[in-house]
This record gives sequence, C-alpha cells and structure tokens, in this order.
Amino acid sequence: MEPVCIDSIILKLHDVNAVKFGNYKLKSGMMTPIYIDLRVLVSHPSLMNQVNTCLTSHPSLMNQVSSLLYQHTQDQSLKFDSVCGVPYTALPLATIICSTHLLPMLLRRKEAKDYGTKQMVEGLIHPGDTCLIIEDTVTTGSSVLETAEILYKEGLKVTDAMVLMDREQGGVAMLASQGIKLHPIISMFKLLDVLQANKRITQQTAQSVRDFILDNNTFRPEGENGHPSPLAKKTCKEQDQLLSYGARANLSDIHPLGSKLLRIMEDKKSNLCLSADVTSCAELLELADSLGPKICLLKTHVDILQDFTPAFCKALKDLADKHNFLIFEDRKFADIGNTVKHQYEGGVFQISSWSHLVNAHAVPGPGVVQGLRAVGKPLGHACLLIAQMSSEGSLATGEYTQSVLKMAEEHPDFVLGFICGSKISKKPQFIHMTPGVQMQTGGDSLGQQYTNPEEVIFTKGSDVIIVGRGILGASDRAAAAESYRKAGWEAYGKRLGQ
Ligand SMILES: O=c1ccn([C@@H]2O[C@H](COP(=O)(O)O)[C@@H](O)[C@H]2O)c(=O)[nH]1
Repeated sequence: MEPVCIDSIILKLHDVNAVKFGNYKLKSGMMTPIYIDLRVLVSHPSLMNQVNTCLTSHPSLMNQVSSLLYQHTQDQSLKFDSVCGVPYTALPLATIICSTHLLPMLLRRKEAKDYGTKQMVEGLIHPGDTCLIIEDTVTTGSSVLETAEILYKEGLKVTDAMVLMDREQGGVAMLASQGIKLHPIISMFKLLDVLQANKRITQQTAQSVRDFILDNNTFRPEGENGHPSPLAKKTCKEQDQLLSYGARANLSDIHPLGSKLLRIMEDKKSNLCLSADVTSCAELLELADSLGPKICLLKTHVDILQDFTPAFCKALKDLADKHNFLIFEDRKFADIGNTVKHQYEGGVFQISSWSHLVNAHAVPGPGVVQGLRAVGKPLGHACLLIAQMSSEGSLATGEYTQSVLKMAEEHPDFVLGFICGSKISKKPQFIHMTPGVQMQTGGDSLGQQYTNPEEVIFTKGSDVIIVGRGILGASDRAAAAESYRKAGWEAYGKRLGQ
C-alpha cells in the first residue's frame, strides 16, 4: 500500500464524523469540546472524497489507518512478538495489522467468561513474550494501562503502545511513568492545525479546543498514595488560577524580575501594560509620566521613534522609577545567538542599558535565548518568548507553541514568561502577557485581532493585558487607561473568585 498522508487521514476522519465538536463526556467523566469517535470507521468501508469521487478502488479508511499504525512500528523499529488491540474500537485495527502482516494476535476480553477456559486473553500465550498494544485514542492512558495489566498477569511484557490519536492530555507521561512508551500518530494539536488550515473549523473553535487541552492535562506524577494518579488533576481554575499575583511573587523558583513585576501589579492593582506605540520621544515620555501610575509595564518599539537619543532612555528610566513600572522593549529578537547579543547590547539603541524586559521568537532555537541571556542576565534582566501572536493567520500555534513552552522551561533563569493569547504554562512562575486587547472585540485592517480584558484575564487565564490603540486612540488617554486598568483588575478578581 502507498504511504498514507497524515493530513489526508485527518480530513477523512473529519469527513466521516469521527471528529466531533460540541460537548461530550469522556470515560473519566470529564466534559470535552472535542470528541474522537473512531468507532465510526467500521461503517465506512468506502469513502466519497471532497470532489465526490468514489474511493472504492482505494484501501478503506480502516485499512489506511491500520497501515499507518503498522508503518509507524516499522519506522520506530519496534520489537514485539504479538499484537493486542484495546477493546473495542482498536480490535479491528489490530486484526487488520495482524492479518496483513502475518503477526500473532492476542484478544483481550473485557469481561471474563463464566464458562469454558474463563480466559481474559484469548490466543496463544508465550509467557516472556513482548506484546504490542494498539489503541485508537488516548486521553489519560488508563485504557492502555488496563490492557497492559491484563497482559502482565499472563506473563507477557508490554513496552510499547501505538495509538492513532493522542489527545495530548497526559497519556504519554502517565504511561511512561508505568514503563510503557506510547507512540502517537496524530496529536490533538496537529489535528486542530490541519482542520483549521483546511477551513473545516474556525480559528476560534481551534483555539478554544487548544485552550481546553492545555488546561486539562490529566497526569500528576504522584497521587495521594504515592502511585501515579492520572485523574487526580483539578482544572487550572481550581488550582494555579487561584494563586494571587502576590503569592506568585513569593514562589521560591520565580525569576527575580518576575517577582518584582508581580509585586508591582499587586501594589498598583494593575495588570495593564501600555503599548506606547508613538513616534516622538516627547510624546512617549509624556505618556509614561501621565499614565505611569496606572500601569505595571510600559512597552516600547524604540525603532519607531523618529527622534531617538540616548537621553530619552535615561528620562524613561527615571519615569519608570518615579511611577514604579518596568520597561519592556518589544524588539522580537529572532536571529542566531551571536547576532542577538550584539543587537541587544549595542547599536544605536543599546536596549539592554534601559529595558528590563525584551522578547524573542523561538524560531532560531535555544541560541536566541542564550545570546540574550549572556547580556541580560548579569544585568538582572529577563525575556519573554513569543508563544502565540494576536494577528490573524499567525503560524505560532499548536506544536510550535508547545516547543516554545519547552524552551522557556529549559531557561527559567532568563525567560520569565510569554507573549501569548491565553495561558499556556501551568507553572505559576511564568507570567503570561497578551496583546491584541480592546474593550470591543474585532480587529484592524492589517490582521490585528482584539479580545476584551475579561476574556483575556478571566477566561483565557493570561496575567497582563497589553493595550496600545485602545488607549492611544482615545480622546482622554488617562480615562481610557484607567478603564483598562479597572477592567483588567476586575477580571483578575473574578478569576480569584472575589
Ligand atoms: O502578537 C502580538 C505581539 C505583539 N503585539 C504588539 O502589541 C501592540 C498592540 O497594539 P494595539 O494598538 O493594541 O493593537 C503592538 O505594539 C504590537 O506590535 C501584538 O499586537 N500582537
């Protein structure tokens, strides 16, 4: 059979309604906005494609999925003596794999018979053999584990499990903690990216499912009894969302500048960052002085100033001290470590001499953080990684965002948080900052998309609202800044349950 393309499988799964959006209950009892129902595969031996061409001469979707699973065992060079599908949905998949590739199959029963052999596993069992588990969808990993435990009782070994669809809610980690390597073919983020790219779902739907997935990781390494507790997790609203900025400022492993920022936020009752996107130094300094009392952070784009001078930096720093806010140069570094090092400390702007915070794209890899850290860390500065962007069609989504999160976790001594649309990390040490904020949702003519403060702080769990034109475009900037400060702070209070 020809190699099977994952994107086309995803679209076909969507065609046959194996991917459902709505409000569904999982085996664990958790409600979910997306449900993967691969049981429907058996009902579609042939499939009409998008242009209504009958694909009967092609392998059935069930065969294509089975082929993908088998191909992956070969790509991963997995060694196993037999194959067992998790009942029921994965049974036909295991059957096709075994029948096509002449492999011994074991059948796990869900309930023991009360007559005959009363076996829980049917087939020829050779204790000591290794059995590969096949599963259709994994959330917590508990069904794979149940099957493995039954196989263990027969003296079999289970080292690997192959799954078509990983919902990315902790199954890989839970099974790894039990010595089973889970090999997913399709991740939830990949599925959402493909459906969104093919206009099967809107950006909004994709994002709300991503947020749900990120907020509902079910794996906790240790349960109360010292055993892994896959389902012990409460939602982020019940746990880290309830931590105040002040409490997070005191966390032992928080970046000192993160701690300082959280204290400023608590003291000034402000989670507002002013995006001071003006083109004259005098106007920017006037904004900093007049709005300084209302903000925790002032964000600059120094390269849009027409009359930049080093004296401006000194004046801005003095105002930051006067009004107790931090300065964030939104430079979006995105080059190799050696270059960003020069860009950060040298050139006309000498950014490291006056800006507490800068940000970077993760595209170049960890070298970008290491280059910035070489300059900024000795000065007590820090950086934010751009994990998501507010602009329409942004490519910073899904797996990319996850990789950014990982990069931040690997550099906690310099990365203090993220530019993102919603909370992406469960670590309360990381501060989430969201641009694209206005009271009215909507956008501009160049792709900017706006969300309101309540949505950003309460619903999406971000920490800081970054507001530019919502304030700069107002006839009374001070009044507008105050209304954004108030709205952001009230949303935070609501998040704390106040
Ligand atoms: O994803 C991003 C990253 C950065 N920005 C910056 O924030 C402000 C937003 O200005 P508004 O006037 O409130 O639209 C601006 O400086 C952007 O460069 C962003 O919007 N989105």
